Amino acid sequence: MTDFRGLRIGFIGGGNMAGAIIGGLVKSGFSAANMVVSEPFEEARNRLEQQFGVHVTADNAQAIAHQGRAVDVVILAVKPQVMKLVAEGIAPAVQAHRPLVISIAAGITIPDLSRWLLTGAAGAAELAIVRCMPNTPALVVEGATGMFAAPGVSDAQKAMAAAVLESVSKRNYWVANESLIDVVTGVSGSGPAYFFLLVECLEAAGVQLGLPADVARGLAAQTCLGAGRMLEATGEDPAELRRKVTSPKGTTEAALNSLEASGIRGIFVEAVNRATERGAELGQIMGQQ
Ligand SMILES: NC(=O)C1=CN([C@@H]2O[C@H](COP(=O)(O)OP(=O)(O)OC[C@H]3O[C@@H](n4cnc5c(N)ncnc54)[C@H](OP(=O)(O)O)[C@@H]3O)[C@@H](O)[C@H]2O)C=CC1
Ligand SMILES: O=C(O)[C@@H]1CCC=N1
Repeated sequence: MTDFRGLRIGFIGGGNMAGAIIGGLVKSGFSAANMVVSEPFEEARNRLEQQFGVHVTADNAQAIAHQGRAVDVVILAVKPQVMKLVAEGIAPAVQAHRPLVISIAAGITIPDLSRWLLTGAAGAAELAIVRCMPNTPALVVEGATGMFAAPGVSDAQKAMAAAVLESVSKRNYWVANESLIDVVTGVSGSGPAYFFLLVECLEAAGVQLGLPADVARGLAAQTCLGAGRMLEATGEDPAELRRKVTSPKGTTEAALNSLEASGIRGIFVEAVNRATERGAELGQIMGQQ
């Protein structure tokens, strides 16, 4: 099996998600010395340099060819709202060095990205672009990622993209069409926030009913973690695990009946749907620029 840990990787944008992926890559044995991050904010650059030992620069083109050497993979980790500007700016470097491009931006479609990255190109050329949606648990190598490859991406490049994402994600899935990446965004890209909210809610309920805040926080957070670990360790259907907690006419049943009566399932379908639609909408708005 190919060892991808020697890959040279450039990051455009050194924010939350780039930091999470760099942290995961380093934990997985990728060399920080082979990574270069371009980031306009000096404090963020210094933080990344000190924390991980990566090379940093304020010049985006430098993250594609650093000290005269081209990277193998460039990860676009800027907000969707600045992606057009950023992509057009790095277009000459991408066309010259043709790295595998991995975009993690919510909503931005491969056709738009390809068009921006081919700005000024003489004739039609196909770029290797993988669009994916990881999530912040990548920082602790517990990420979940959905990926979609443009037609111009070879099997070897798909393996390279998967190796990068698998180094920070426990679950990595290729999806059948690009629009499903918006659904992945709604389920797992934004998903960690739903679980953090749940912990906040449980903590607040505990406090309201008399527990000290630190105790309520500890119980809620560990219960979230423990439930996740059980899902992983047993491989059982979550519905079955839920049934095992729920004694007939007991306390869990009382709580679950309350949640069902409040329409918990519909609430989540609606929330994921809203996130999915927002992803598609962001792509549409940015693509029209
Ligand atoms: N956060 C998450 O959970 C997830 C986010 N994503 C996607 O990842 C992308 C990044 O999100 P996130 O990390 O949260 O956002 P951040 O704002 O934390 O990171 C984006 C970084 O890009 C920098 N930046 C801004 N303009 C430029 C530029 N012209 N050239 C280079 N860098 C620039 C920003 O600097 P400055 O702050 O100075 O503007 C910032 O540090 C988004 O597209 C998002 O959709 C995907 C999965 C999960
Ligand atoms: O909220 C967002 O738009 C990004 C994409 C997925 C998680 N955070």
